[in-house]
Amino acid sequence: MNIIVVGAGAVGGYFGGKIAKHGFPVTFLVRQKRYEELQEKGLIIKSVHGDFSLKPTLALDVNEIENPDLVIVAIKNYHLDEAFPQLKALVDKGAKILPLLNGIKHLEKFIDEFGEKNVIGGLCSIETTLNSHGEIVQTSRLQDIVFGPIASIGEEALLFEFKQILESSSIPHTLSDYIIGEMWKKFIFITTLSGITATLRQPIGVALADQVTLDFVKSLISEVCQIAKVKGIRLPENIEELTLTRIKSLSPKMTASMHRDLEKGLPLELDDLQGYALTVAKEYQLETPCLQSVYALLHPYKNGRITQ
Ligand SMILES: NC(=O)C1=CN([C@@H]2O[C@H](COP(=O)(O)OP(=O)(O)OC[C@H]3O[C@@H](n4cnc5c(N)ncnc54)[C@H](OP(=O)(O)O)[C@@H]3O)[C@@H](O)[C@H]2O)C=CC1
Ligand SMILES: CC(C)(CO)C(=O)C(=O)O
Repeated sequence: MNIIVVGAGAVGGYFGGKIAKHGFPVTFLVRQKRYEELQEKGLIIKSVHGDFSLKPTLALDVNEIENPDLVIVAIKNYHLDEAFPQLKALVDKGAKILPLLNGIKHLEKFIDEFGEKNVIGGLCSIETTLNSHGEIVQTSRLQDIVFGPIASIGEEALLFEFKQILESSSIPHTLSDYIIGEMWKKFIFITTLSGITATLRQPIGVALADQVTLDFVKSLISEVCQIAKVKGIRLPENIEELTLTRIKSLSPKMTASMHRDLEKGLPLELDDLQGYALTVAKEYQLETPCLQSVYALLHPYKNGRITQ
């Protein structure tokens, strides 16, 4: 299977690097600056699981790629529009698209543009970031990919082959038969976790240790769960409790990638998480005061560091 990873950052570089290290063909489709950096230094991963590095196969343009089978999309939501023509060209060459981005909106767009049969649902859990040397730094042991068919017709073989590849690459994973539900569970979790840690500028332990903030966390979870329900997503009855338990089970030092982006002065995926949830809430006339507060307090940072 020819795997293409679009974006060699914290997520794509880590998972793609691990798959390549285990001997499977992986091509990283990257932009000029990252291309030069990776050509010069190689792909370097500094991880709590053990450091490793490799000389990655790189492409700057989709024309350099032949016979792509699976495209793992691992760029930020706000870079998708620019990448779209390249993704479309890969689909035209016969590839299936597996996005690992946080959020839901991108999946709706991919399905609209490429059709259900060319899109695989997916999400990942990992705590990684790019440091100033372009190295990928993994700060906790968490690593997991969940993926599954949107439309299963004819795609089973590809999904099972990818599952084998993840198995052989020692990447924990689940092949789900209700990936939309899994993506919404992650959406509820990450919209809460990122909203809280970014707004507080603190890891999650600080929020959970303060009763007033903990009550706010619970209300925020409840609001996002209501949004998933009006969208018709089948979720466990006790999804609010399950999400809170999941958040409480995290290391108190845990933070979300949105919080790390805020600290680095990078743009935030605000309109794909809290903003998207608010759009749905508005459509269904739901009251979401906590979500609105988080969105408003992060909004000045949406496009990155404030320079004035
Ligand atoms: N980091 C984490 O811990 C987690 C992140 N996620 C999600 O995963 C997604 C990716 O995040 P993350 O890996 O952290 O982001 P990063 O910013 O670390 O990496 C994204 C990479 O995409 C590259 N890129 C942007 N546009 C293009 C393009 N058109 N073609 C090729 N490469 C491109 C950027 O390179 P350059 O700009 O240099 O060209 C950058 O290296 C996000 O949706 C995030 O929310 C999910 C779980 C955990
Ligand atoms: C789940 C978590 C917190 C780590 O994977 C994440 O998705 C993020 O940081 O964006």
